[in-house]
Amino acid sequence: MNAPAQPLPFLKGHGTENDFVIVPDPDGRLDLSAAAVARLCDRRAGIGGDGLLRVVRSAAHPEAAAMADEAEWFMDYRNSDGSVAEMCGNGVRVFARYLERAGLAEPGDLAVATRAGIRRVHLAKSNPDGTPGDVTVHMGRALLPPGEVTVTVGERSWPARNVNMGNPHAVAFVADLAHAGKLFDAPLVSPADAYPSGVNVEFVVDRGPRHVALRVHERGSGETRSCGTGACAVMVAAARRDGVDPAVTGSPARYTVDVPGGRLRIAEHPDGTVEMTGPAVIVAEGVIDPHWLATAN
Ligand SMILES: N[C@@H](CCC[C@H](N)C(=O)O)C(=O)O
Repeated sequence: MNAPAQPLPFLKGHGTENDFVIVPDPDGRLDLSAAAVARLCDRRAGIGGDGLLRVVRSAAHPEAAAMADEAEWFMDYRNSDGSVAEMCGNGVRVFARYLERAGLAEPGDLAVATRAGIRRVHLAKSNPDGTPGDVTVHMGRALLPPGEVTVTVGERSWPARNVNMGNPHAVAFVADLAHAGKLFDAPLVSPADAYPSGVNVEFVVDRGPRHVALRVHERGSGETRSCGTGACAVMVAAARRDGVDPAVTGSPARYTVDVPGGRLRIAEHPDGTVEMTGPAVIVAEGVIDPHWLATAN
């Protein structure tokens, strides 16, 4: 990266325990290399996180300048290996929470620019006990490319649904979440050309009527405690499996999706848009030693 002359401020936050290093960079001055991101996200040698959220004014970022009229802030999301992803559902909630904490947004509605387009967010007011309110994100429409894919872990294989929530997912319904094994390695997904840029894989079990639970292996991050886009992909796949299509029934479908790190509430509306509600927490803030970070390259 271009090392900043001054210590670099950061915050740490999570949404249902999908955790992020947050780097405010309003004027887009930082050029964070993949190695620098991986170093910041390293849980032993760095701060630690499943990913990194760089907070940049849309007008100051070439990928977001066209959205600047509608969304002042761009979420530059990176996976913990430094790779770039189009969208991060838990990340958008945490990003909005950061803006609120920094006095850059008020409770209520705001728009966030992402590589998958603009996401509209609602920050609820604080709860009566002073804890932060939940955050709702309008996640756009799920795309369901035709054709089945297969997910394999060790000796076990499952048919899976290809769902795109701005980023790619393969959703497999399984008898037991333990059947996914330790998930140290990425599951095999075939045919490989279904996902030319890699894929996030969700394993899903039923918990009750319109209530499911998942484990996820994320592209670029490994197994995480939650994935917001993944939970939305799972909700839509579960609804179709259950014979529920809001475009046909004319009323929203609402599912509870449990993740290892908590619970998300997800609705699909008759116009096909998906809405996710869940927590977003900032846990710490500090400064990064620029000399340490410069050695990442
Ligand atoms: N944890 C995220 C998804 C982050 C991106 C993903 N690993 C990818 O590469 O597509 C979420 O909450 O959606």
